[in-house]
Amino acid sequence: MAAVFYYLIYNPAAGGGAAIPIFKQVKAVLDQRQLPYAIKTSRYPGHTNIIAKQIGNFNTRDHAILLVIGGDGTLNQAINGLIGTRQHDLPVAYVPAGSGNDFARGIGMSEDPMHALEQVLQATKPVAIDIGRYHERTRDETGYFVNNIGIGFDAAVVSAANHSDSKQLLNKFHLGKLTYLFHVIGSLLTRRPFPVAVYEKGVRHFFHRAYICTTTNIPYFGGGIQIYKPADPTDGHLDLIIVEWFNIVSWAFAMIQLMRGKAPTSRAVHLFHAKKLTVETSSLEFGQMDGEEMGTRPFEIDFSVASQQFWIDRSI
Ligand SMILES: Nc1ncnc2c1ncn2[C@@H]1O[C@H](COP(=O)(O)OP(=O)(O)OP(=O)(O)O)[C@@H](O)[C@H]1O
Repeated sequence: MAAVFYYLIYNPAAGGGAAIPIFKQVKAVLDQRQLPYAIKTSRYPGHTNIIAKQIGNFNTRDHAILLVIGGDGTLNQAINGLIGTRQHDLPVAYVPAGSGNDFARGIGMSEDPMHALEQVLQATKPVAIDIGRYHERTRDETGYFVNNIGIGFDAAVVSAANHSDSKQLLNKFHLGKLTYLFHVIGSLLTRRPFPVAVYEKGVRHFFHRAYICTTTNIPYFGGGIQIYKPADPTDGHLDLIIVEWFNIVSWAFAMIQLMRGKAPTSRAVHLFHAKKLTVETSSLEFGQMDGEEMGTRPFEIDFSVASQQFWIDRSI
């Protein structure tokens, strides 16, 4: 096939700075192989979205690819920026350089950045992978997520981790994933169960004591924690996992079963496998999307599945 042109969209803040040496290595490989590229550095939070939008609207290169170097949040922003542009079908490639990198893990690409780069460079055609689409009714806001949107406990953990100094420190020692674990205990002590209504195929399901309410495209959240092993980003469906809180023992038992990939037997676990569903909460809860904070509010979200072209060969 004709030569590919790479737009390197690079977030130097991803992985608490771990993305910087990874970017340098990627650049060195592209130089060594004399592959054409342009560097687009994300200068501030949210800039990745604008960069992707500009490329999608103004690219004049044939066979252009967005090669995102960063974490799940950077990838999320690049895809949200690209969708809705003139060239929204440009394939997206990805080299994981964040602290969590759940998307890479979830779609079965290498978590080793240099191996992942090889999976990108050896690819010869795009592959369609599911992404989640959400419409938040209260804000009339539509967007896309690659991993999951969580309301409740996981989002409280993300919020606490993002506001803690330990994330930066642990990232320096390549232990960023531990950040989330440290904040699990703190959130367990402070979060309370909340009511959730789920609408699927016209039927309303109500849960009085939800603690986790995560709509996911992939099996992982929170930097490698398995929430639902069967979640498959190529099956055209999303999975909603609700874990209710009756007491710490039943909740912990349910979580351990889920994290170990066992079929849940607990009455605290409720699973939905759907192309479309709606989740409504009425209390003030934390939300997270792809490991980024959504804020604290009651949520009314319509979920559906979309498809994104990725430039990656996972067989390598
Ligand atoms: N130049 C920048 N300076 C500071 N923050 C930035 C910059 N560019 C982008 N960002 C922000 O960095 C944040 C973190 O990015 P990202 O999620 O990719 O990394 P991470 O949190 O380390 O990885 P992961 O989500 O995989 O755990 C995003 O919210 C993004 O908006």
